[in-house]
Amino acid sequence: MASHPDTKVDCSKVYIKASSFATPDNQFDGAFALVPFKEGELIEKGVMRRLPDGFDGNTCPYIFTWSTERPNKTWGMGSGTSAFYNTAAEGDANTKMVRFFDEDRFEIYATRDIEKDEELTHTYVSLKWRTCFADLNEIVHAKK
Ligand SMILES: C[S@@+](CC[C@H](N)C(=O)[O-])C[C@H]1O[C@@H](n2cnc3c(N)ncnc32)[C@H](O)[C@@H]1O
Repeated sequence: MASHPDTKVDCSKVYIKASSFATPDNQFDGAFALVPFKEGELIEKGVMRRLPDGFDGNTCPYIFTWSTERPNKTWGMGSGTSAFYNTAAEGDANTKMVRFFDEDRFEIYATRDIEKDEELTHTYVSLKWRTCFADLNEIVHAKK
């Protein structure tokens, strides 16, 4: 799909459907590769919108940690399909998000070759400490 050369948001190579991690009792969506990707290739780029001061992202799994400060106080809402990527333990994820905090934008890259229709995952930087990910952190690491 064509995209404008000036666009700040391009998620045209990703689609959303029921996740491969979903179970009959726990249905949810995930992001999938519309085309094959080579290791190191850009999958998606987009912009981040900072949430108001005082917003507690510990209670919301759909937004992003948007600083290197710990405990983190800055949270962001990502464009495109970024909020739909499910997670995997470090070393298992097939993508990584590169954060440009000073420009409020991000890029997501393939960390290995990815087949068309493979589910896309990245290791959430907050997986080990964010309150709303406590159960998910155990699930992800129990699979290791
Ligand atoms: C950023 S959202 C990802 C998109 C979400 N699955 C949806 O349908 O909107 C994070 C949430 O997805 C689910 N999730 C992410 N990775 C998962 C995994 N590996 N196994 C099970 N659930 C996962 C958890 O409910 C988590 O709180």
